[in-house]
Amino acid sequence: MDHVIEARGLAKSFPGAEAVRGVDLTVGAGEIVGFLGPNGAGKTTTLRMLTTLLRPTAGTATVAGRDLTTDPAGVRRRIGYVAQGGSTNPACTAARELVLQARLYRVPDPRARAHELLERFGLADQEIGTLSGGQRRRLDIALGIVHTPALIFLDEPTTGLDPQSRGEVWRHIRDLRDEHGTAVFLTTHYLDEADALCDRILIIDRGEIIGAGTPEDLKRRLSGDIVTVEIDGDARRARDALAGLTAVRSVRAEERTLRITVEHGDRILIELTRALDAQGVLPRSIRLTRPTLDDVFLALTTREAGRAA
Ligand SMILES: Nc1ncnc2c1ncn2[C@@H]1O[C@H](COP(=O)(O)OP(=O)(O)OP(=O)(O)O)[C@@H](O)[C@H]1O
Repeated sequence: MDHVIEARGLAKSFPGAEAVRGVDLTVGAGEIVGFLGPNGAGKTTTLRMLTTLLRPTAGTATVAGRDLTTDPAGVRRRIGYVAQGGSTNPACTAARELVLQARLYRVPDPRARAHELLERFGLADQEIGTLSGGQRRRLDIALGIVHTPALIFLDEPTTGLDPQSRGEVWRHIRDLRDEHGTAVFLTTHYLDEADALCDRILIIDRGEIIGAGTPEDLKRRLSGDIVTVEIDGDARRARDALAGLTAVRSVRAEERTLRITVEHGDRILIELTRALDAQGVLPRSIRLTRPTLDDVFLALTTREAGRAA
């Protein structure tokens, strides 16, 4: 896979704070990668280094095909960056702001590009100060991609938006990937956002990456799926029959309830019911629960806290 970000040992120290401690990360072309972590974990500092706004104390990175330290101007020309609060002038109109941005990046025919983006992001040409929060965020993203970068950075793109506006912003982010092959590197505090939107997730805590993978991988790796079976009869007898199945990680039996931890719950349900049937055990109900990203996040960050204590 072609990489639009390749960072090795990226670090940033401030007087009295090691904000980022040697981070390795890659982002592939056309990939949506979510960067998660508790407050003060080092997300914004990493993002500001990758977008050339902060100089790393150590490490190397290639971003959009250019070296971060030797060619920061080359990086800036090839990326889009949408800061947390955006940076638009409320008295300016949406089209005017887009035209100015297009001129800044020497985009051919800035007016045509501005109107194309207004249409694509469902925006009218009105004063920016009169836009809703969701419209404003969409305009911020349109401004970030005016020069068709292969990679865009979004710092908390949906913070403060209502669910409907969040959904709209998600749709536009997906379209960037699906229709234009744009890679997206975003920070978020919302685990459901990372789950719904991201191809891959990186979790940072205390300046170090402590977990990485697809949302599904992360959930599976940490806890597995839980199948809860209510039965007629003695759960302990049934437990011994199930514990021998290779896909079963563990079985807990409590009176008439079995809690079975398995790797892929959906693939093992039939095997489970057959094994119970072979023991003459009749399931009254079977429920499959998958861990959420919240469980993963909590497990990882509290483990780190425990280690540091
Ligand atoms: N300019 C600075 N001077 C000193 N310390 C800083 C500076 N910027 C960040 N830090 C410290 O570096 C650490 C990482 O901060 P950073 O803003 O990158 O975290 P974050 O993950 O983006 O947090 P949040 O989710 O709260 O935005 C924190 O301990 C912060 O206090």
